[in-house]
Amino acid sequence: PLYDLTAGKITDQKLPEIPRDNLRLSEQLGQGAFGEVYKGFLSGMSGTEREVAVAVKTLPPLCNEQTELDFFMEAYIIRKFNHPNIVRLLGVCFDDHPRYIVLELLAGGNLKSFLQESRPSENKPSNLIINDLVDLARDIAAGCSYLEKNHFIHRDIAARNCLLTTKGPERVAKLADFGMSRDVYRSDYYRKEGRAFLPIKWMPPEAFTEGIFTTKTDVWSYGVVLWEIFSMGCMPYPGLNNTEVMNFLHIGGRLVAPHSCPQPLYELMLSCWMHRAEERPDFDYILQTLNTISQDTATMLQHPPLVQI
Ligand SMILES: CN1CCN(c2ccc(C(=O)Nc3n[nH]c4c3C=[N+](C(=O)[C@H](O)c3ccccc3)C4)cc2)CC1
Repeated sequence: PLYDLTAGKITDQKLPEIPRDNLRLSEQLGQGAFGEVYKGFLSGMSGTEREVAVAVKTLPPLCNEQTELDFFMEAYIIRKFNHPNIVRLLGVCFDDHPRYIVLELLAGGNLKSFLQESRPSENKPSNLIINDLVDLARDIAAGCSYLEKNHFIHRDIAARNCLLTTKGPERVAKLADFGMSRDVYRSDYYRKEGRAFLPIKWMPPEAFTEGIFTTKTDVWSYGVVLWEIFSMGCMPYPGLNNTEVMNFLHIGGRLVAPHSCPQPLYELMLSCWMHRAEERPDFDYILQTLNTISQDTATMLQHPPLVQI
């Protein structure tokens, strides 16, 4: 398969400590789950005199032991990975407060917002063509395939958790949030109170009814990400709440094809949403299917996506 050979083995390396005075924080990028995310500049990197632009996640100085452990665990998880479609960890400042996690800067923001911003408007066609959407889908599938090969279940694959290196045509999409897998990783019997916190619209029936999570859980979620991409960032199951979605799926209901979605892509989505997990494809198959679609129908995919108003 066209698997990215620059991916590396998952390793259990210790977290590299970055000297705090090599780091300079600048503007805030967003509000994280428990801290803020800032743009920053890192100096003294091996061999480079210039400062490197980075993203810095901060932990509020006043927080409990549990939150601190979550923060550490996220860094520990990301550090294990080495793949072009997974955000890279550069180091941590854990010697003192405030604690920092220093990550690769993905300056394009999250995938869902990018898709929404790229929708055509009455007097401006979208600047994206269908092949751009297929490229985004392939990036995420490559990251997921790496996790699958390393027997890592993400549990929260969604467009909101993917980030772009840039909004421009050279954009690369990456998996960048491991909060859900972190919570479970830390305590095997971790149960989120009720279902309020679970991403029900991205989960397969066996996950929200029996709490069963396998790599096929991520495949189902990836199918929803495909739908998000080709609907240019719509909310799945528009108008339905979580309970209605669970019932809808239970009676065999599924998301309808987005307006500009080529048939082979919608068929791929539907295969990710097979009720029986073992009938869903693996990410290698998904990646190959996307590569085929991208190559075979490059001509057909040249028009911009039409989105229902
Ligand atoms: C006009 N637009 C407005 C939005 N803008 C942004 C908005 C947000 C970002 C941003 O957070 N970039 C990040 N780079 N690396 C990491 C980031 C977040 N991380 C995290 O770990 C965060 O927890 C995370 C993870 C996944 C998704 C969101 C947040 C690691 C960059 C540009 C571009 C210009």
